[in-house]
Amino acid sequence: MPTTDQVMQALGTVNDPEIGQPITDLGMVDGVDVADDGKVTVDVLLTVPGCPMKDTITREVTGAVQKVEGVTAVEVRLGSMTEQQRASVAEKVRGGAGRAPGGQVVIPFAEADNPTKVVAIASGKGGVGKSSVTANLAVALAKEGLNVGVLDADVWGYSIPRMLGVEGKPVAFNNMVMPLQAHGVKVISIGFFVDSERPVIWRGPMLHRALQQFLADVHWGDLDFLLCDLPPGTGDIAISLAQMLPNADMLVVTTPQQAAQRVALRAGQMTAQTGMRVSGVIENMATFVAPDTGKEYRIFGEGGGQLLAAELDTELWGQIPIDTRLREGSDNGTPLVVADPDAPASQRFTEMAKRLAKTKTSLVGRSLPLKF
Ligand SMILES: Nc1ncnc2c1ncn2[C@@H]1O[C@H](COP(=O)(O)OP(=O)(O)OP(=O)(O)O)[C@@H](O)[C@H]1O
Repeated sequence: MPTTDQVMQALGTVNDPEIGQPITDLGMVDGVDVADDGKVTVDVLLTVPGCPMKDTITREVTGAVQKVEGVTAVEVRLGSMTEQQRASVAEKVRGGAGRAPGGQVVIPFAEADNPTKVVAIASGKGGVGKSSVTANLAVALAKEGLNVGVLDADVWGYSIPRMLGVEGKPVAFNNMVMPLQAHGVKVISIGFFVDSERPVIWRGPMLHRALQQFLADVHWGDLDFLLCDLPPGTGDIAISLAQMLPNADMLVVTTPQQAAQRVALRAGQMTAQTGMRVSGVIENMATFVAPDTGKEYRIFGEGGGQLLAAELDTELWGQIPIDTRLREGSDNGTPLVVADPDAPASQRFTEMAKRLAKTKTSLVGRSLPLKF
């Protein structure tokens, strides 16, 4: 006969799919009954009634309990939490992050002892591939076994949801927002909260508040990396975000073209006024290899990435070739690093992800937290 303890132990291996923590820790297991014939009945309380994940939870609970020796059948009975139970889960999950006692917003990533490495991906102008780089780099990092989040802060030209193939609305849970997930990466974008057919017409202060909430009130969990896709250029949003994330590193994306390199320089120089630091330059659309002849063309000229890196006193991290499959992958929600990990562009992303993974080390000498 299996014991209740054994069943509870098995249930401890099941995570709530949205919160990402064991259902036993979250108080979601309301009761376990083991009958003489080995049939186990588990009462599970969902955090919200009609939770869209109820089938997943039922399946995972059943699967975990079935593995316990002596179990002959499993029945999962679903109920939902009371307001009070929900508040206690929210408190547990939040762990004090998000709001200081006076109600001030606290951005955990800005805290000196926060272990997450924040990397802002910037560019001088639109269309150089900043979002494609963010999406592929994020997935490449996740493939290295790291916990990765992407904050799509490109508020007017958000494209990360499409590139990563994430759709839907994040679930709000007691003033906390659960990010969506795709290809092993957690994602939050303004695109989840607005009508995709209409332009975002929010004014600066609203966008500033939205970004602040994305950083403070989204349940990111324990991230190794948070990649922020900045809007192109040096506008208000990029500066706001840089001020909210004083410990962040910045990777600047440019094409080899001189005109692009010159404007990218301004984006990189923005870090001088904020606490961020440029950690490298990525040159995108560096070369094009004709599939039929194998001949290499430098459509956008050459040297921009190297020159930019020298001017920003940093290093050129890599050169990504033009690959039509990269564009197709961005359009259909499967980044090239997933669709074809051996493609030269994917290999560059993987090399850069490995390099980035190595930078997640010392937090010594970082700035103190910012409070709003
Ligand atoms: N190396 C590449 N090869 C082929 N197509 C690419 C490459 N990099 C980016 N693209 C394509 O170029 C277009 C612009 O890229 P992307 O949206 O990533 O640029 P961006 O700098 O983020 O632009 P914005 O900031 O305006 O959103 C997209 O259609 C993308 O799929």
